[in-house]
Amino acid sequence: MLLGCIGDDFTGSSDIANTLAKRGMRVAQYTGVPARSASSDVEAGVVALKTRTEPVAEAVSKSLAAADWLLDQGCGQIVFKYCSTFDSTRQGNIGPVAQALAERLGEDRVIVCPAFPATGRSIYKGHLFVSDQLLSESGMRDHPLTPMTDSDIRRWLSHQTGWPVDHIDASTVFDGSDAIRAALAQPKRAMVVVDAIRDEDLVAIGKAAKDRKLLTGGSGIALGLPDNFADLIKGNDGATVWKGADGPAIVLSGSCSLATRGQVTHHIKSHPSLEIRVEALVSGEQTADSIASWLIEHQDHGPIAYSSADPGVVRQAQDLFGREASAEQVEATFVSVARKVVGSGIRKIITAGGETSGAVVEGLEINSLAIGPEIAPGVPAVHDPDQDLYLALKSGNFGQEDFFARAMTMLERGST
Ligand SMILES: Nc1ncnc2c1ncn2[C@@H]1O[C@H](COP(=O)(O)OP(=O)(O)O)[C@@H](O)[C@H]1O
Ligand SMILES: O=C(O)[C@@H](O)C(=O)COP(=O)(O)O
Repeated sequence: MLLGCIGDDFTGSSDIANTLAKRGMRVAQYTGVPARSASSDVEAGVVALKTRTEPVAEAVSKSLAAADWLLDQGCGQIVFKYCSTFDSTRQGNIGPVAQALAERLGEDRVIVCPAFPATGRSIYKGHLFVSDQLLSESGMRDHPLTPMTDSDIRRWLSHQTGWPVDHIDASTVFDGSDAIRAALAQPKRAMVVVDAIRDEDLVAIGKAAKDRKLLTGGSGIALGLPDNFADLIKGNDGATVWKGADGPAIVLSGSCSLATRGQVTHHIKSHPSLEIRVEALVSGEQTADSIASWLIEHQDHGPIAYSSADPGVVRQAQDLFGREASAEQVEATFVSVARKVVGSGIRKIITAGGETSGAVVEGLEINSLAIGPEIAPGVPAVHDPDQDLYLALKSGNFGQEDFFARAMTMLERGST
């Protein structure tokens, strides 16, 4: 293994796995830290954790365990992958995890770059933009667990870490990899927020980071890395081995992000739909059994069960039952539903939302995922070879309006 990645959620992990696979590396995505060694043909290993919203100490210890396993597999460089919208609270977890990894790896200048231009995320003057909006004015200000209320990544990160926060601005980045390498080489320990607005900026940053032991960012930070291993990688045949499967596909959507809400609205116009309500789960009016039975009944028509709701509805549930408890109730329900539908023989599941996807993948006890073709920027089709399950783990804010139907087509046998 040449390159190791630690993803703080599961959609994000498949996002960076997709980037590396598209750029020619043999990639495997693991659910948590594997108990065994990786297969010797894996060139980039992505350890998917569900640490984005966990208590800081747990996020740090799981990330360190992932780093140790990746180092044991032979990786010389590690990427800590977090969200392109820098999803975190003032307390963390991005800063504390990045700091702990840097200390473990002996890295003193840590690149911090969530940019992902293909999905509209750019960083300029240290501020994160989502398309033409500042992060804090985008839908992310209403996120159920990590509302992003400050677009200045330098300032937000400085709440989370004791390390100084430095900045490499766009004018240096536009000068290319030598200029970036020189800026990184300053003898001053720091987290270094790096501006990037175009793919070519990220490629230059990747090239400049060739000898860095640790990088952190969104999946865009991986764009330039495979080239650094050009002499060593054998190339992958990911797209050609993708087969897909016959049979029905269902959608489980727990993301309340703007893009997902639009995709749900679009999908329910022409497919059977079941809205999951937190109050109904708490009262027992809705149960995992009733939801799974409904999905199984409608399986031939692309059904969707969703808890995705507007900020007002989410707030009401959180006021009544608590923020964490509402999320746990919804996630636990999706886990039971996924187990029941898979138990009934359904092999294709599309999940929307990072926490939601993580809960489902862990709940189904999936060990590893092979990366298939891209459905939308940042979202590949994936395959669990052990249970022969086909999935798409969609990040809350990614994907076209008709993403769910597109994903169903992509998961079909013979789709590519
Ligand atoms: N109707 C709802 N009310 C309260 N919380 C909800 C509701 N629907 C989903 N959630 C929770 O909100 C969180 C959404 O996060 P996630 O799945 O990561 O989506 P995204 O990718 O958009 O961030 C999950 O923990 C989910 O369980
Ligand atoms: O970087 C991104 O935006 C995604 O890869 C990601 O991390 C997704 O997180 P969710 O929006 O919570 O699914």
